[in-house]
Amino acid sequence: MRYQRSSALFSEAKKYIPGGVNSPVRAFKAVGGDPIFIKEAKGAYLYDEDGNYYIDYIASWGPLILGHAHKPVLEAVIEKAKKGTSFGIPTEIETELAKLAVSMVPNIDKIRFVNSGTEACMSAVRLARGYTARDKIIKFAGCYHGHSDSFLIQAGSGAVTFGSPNSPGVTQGTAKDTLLANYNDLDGVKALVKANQGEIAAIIIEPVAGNMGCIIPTDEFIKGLRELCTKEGILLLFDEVMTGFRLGKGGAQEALGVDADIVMFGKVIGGGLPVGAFAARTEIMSHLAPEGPVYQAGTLSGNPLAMSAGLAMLTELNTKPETFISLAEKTEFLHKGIAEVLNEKGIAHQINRFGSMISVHFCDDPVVDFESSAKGNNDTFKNYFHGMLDQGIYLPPSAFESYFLNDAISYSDLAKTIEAVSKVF
Ligand SMILES: Cc1ncc(COP(=O)(O)O)c(C=O)c1O
Ligand SMILES: N[C@H](C=O)CCC(=O)O
Repeated sequence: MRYQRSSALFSEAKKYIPGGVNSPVRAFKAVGGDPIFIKEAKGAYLYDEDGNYYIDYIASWGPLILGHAHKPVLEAVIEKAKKGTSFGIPTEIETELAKLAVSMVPNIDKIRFVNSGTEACMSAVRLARGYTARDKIIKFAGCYHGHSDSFLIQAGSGAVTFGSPNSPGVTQGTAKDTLLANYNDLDGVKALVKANQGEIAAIIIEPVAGNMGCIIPTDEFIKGLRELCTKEGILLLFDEVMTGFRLGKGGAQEALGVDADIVMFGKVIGGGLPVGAFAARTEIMSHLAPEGPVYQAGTLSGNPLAMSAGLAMLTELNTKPETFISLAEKTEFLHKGIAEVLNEKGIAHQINRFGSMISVHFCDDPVVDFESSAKGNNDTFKNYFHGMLDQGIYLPPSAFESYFLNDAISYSDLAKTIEAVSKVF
């Protein structure tokens, strides 16, 4: 592989953009070296500026479930763009997408579109606070809910990768209202609730975590959270920015059999364009402006291009639910193949998988929370990442991220990936 042009572009970018990137995880800091610059992508493959191509296992961090430049999505965006790109005035397509999303996801009557997952989570917490008239929230170490101040407390993803899970710039005043618990530790959450009786507005969680690698909640934990919230008048917020419309039509609520009070979406609901959304039952959503007093707004929210991409993507997923099965089967194939190679080579590892989310951790003990995820051997991870990259396999450039499969990946791509793992080790 040659990366000269990408490296030159990165040097130029660093002169004008902090760190040369517009989102930190792209910078390869956790794995070393310069990031690759992408020229174009089609189906399962990324093509870089040096003429290399890669099987893509991040799919723009989740949304491109059907692969890059998927024809129905592209055509919908192109047709829509011909009619104007933004109006700041209502359009019919916003209701069409809202109607479809509400029909696919359990427990939601109404949905509000925003422009990112960060906005969705930030607004959902404000709504929960307004609805319950309480201030505090509980979040889990290693979970990432975007870069809004209240969430940058022991955050996962890029925040932990770059060593600032509690970011400077977040005031003590804000931080004191975010209480921290450990993933899969129900007793710890119960103790926090007891110590702050009547003060907790919401528990926010990635129902299947993807920002400390992929971490699966135990049944007892996730169902226990639901019971606790119902008993204590706390709203349970599922951050489905990764899991929504990926784990199935109904996302993690459906996959885990647990009802949330507010659900947040991102990425997938915009088919790869900048979108987020949050949704709940009418009783909760009616507290939102202009119906209710909780303010939330956005000049570009419900943008027609994003709505058309989202509508095309969700329509296809809704009419072809077998896609979710196909994705899960491919992910299982990859899991088994990688595990077989690593076992044969005697490499200590754990592989976590749920649906089409999967992560490989180089450690001995099960990875069930942030602490166990952080025990992974980062030197092995770096070698693995670069060894795979050099063979044309693009993995997330940090151990604190999940892979996201897209349905354009073929079994021969998966076999090539497994073969590449074998060559690395
Ligand atoms: C679970 C989760 N929530 C929220 C976010 C924030 O979304 P965005 O980056 O679109 O602001 C992300 C990813 O970035 C995420 O993975
Ligand atoms: N883990 C994040 C989202 O899923 C990574 C994307 C980003 O922050 O750029």
